[in-house]
Order: sequence, then C-alpha cells, then structure tokens
Amino acid sequence: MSGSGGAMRVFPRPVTFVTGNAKKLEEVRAILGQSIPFQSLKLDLPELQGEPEEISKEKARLAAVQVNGPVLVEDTCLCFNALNGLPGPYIKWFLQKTGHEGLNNLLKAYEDKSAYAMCIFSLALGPEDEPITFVGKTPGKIVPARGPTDFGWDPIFEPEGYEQTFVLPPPHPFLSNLYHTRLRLRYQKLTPIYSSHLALKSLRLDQFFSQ
Ligand SMILES: O=P(O)(O)OP(=O)(O)OP(=O)(O)OC[C@H]1O[C@@H](n2cnc3c(O)ncnc32)[C@H](O)[C@@H]1O
Ligand SMILES: [Mg+2]
Repeated sequence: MSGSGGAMRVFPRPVTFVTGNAKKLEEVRAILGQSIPFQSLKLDLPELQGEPEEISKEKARLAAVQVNGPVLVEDTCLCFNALNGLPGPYIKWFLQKTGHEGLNNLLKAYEDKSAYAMCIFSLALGPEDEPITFVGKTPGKIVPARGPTDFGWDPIFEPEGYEQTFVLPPPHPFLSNLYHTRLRLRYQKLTPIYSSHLALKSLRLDQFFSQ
C-alpha cells in the first residue's frame, strides 16, 4: 500500500492545517511529512469554551467554512490532575496571565503535581462534514521552569520517564549526547501528535478500502 495514492483519493484537495502558532505548524509539518497532501493557513480562530473535544470539533467546523475545503486543526491542553483537568483548554490564558510561576503556584496547595499534555486533532473534510476527532495524551508532572522558554508551557512539564522538561535543546553537532537527548525528547514530545496521526492514517486507509 503506497500511502500517497490512497491519500490523494480520499483528499482530492490538500488538507489545510489551520493555526496561528508557528511552532505548532513546524511540529505538525515534521510529523505529517509527505503522507497527506498538506498546506497551512494562519488564521486566528476564536478560542471557544467547553470540553476539549467539543472545542476542537467546533474549531474544525469554523475552519472548514472559512477554507471551504478539508481542514485539520489541533488544540493543545495542559491538564492538572489535582484540578480535575484544569487549566486544560484554557492553558493559553493561564500561561499568558500567570506565567510559569503562576502555574506552579496553582498546585502549591496540592501534593499531587501530576499532569498530562493533550493534543486534540479534528479533521473536517468540508464545511458540510461532521469533524472527526483524535486525542493523544502524554503523562508527566508540573515542575518549576527549566530550560529555554520559547514554546508555551514546555519548561514546566516533565514527561513521565524523563528528568528533563519538554523543551528541546538547540541541536549542537559537536555534542552528540546532547543531540541524542534532543532526538529522544522530540520523539516523546511528538507522541500525542504522532498517535493522532496514526489514527488519521488508519482512517484514511479505511476510507480507501471502502471505496
Ligand atoms: O491557532 P492555534 O492552533 O489555536 O494556536 P494556539 O497558539 O492558540 O494553540 P493552542 O490553543 O492549542 O495552545 C494552547 C497553549 O499551549 C501552547 N502550546 C501549544 N502547543 C504546545 C507545545 O507542544 N508545547 C508547549 N506549549 C504549547 C500554546 O502556545 C498556547 O499558549
Ligand atoms: Mg488556540
């Protein structure tokens, strides 16, 4: 089964990944590679409220209307177990208003610092189609900020099994250990996206087989 032939039949037009976040685009582009016909569009869609999956579905509906074609959107949530999943989809505002330290302070009253990062992708084939949603999760814990601060909440999230935060150190060709660490971490970081992508891939193949 060569991927791209099937993908072209399911997606007669390129899927537009709609986001206002350049870092996110970089990562999703790296994962999807050539697997589906793909383009991106920088649109600031409204940040909705509700349960993460519903927010994501609605975002895909709005995006499909604006693009008038197949769209993919992604929402990232950071969920604290002690707070029953909050800030979750509201992490953007919590981060903007309270910063990394404020997010740590939210958990001061609790012993449980565990958390999980969630990536929710929704794919709508067009404005008339019901979006399909895929969820990926990475467990970890909230820690005082460490490392570069150029991408969201990365510096305060330590994924399970690592003693480092989610940040990716810059590649350094001369320090192979560091470089390997970066590769390992990057893979871990992309896991939610990757698992969603696998779901996307099987969906594509299912549709391909049913034609
Ligand atoms: O236009 P969209 O795609 O919605 O882009 P956004 O920046 O609004 O993205 P989200 O709503 O998904 O993001 C929620 C917050 O999480 C941050 N974020 C997103 N992906 C992240 C990642 O992989 N690591 C760390 N922070 C991330 C992002 O910068 C926001 O502050
Ligand atoms: Mg957003």
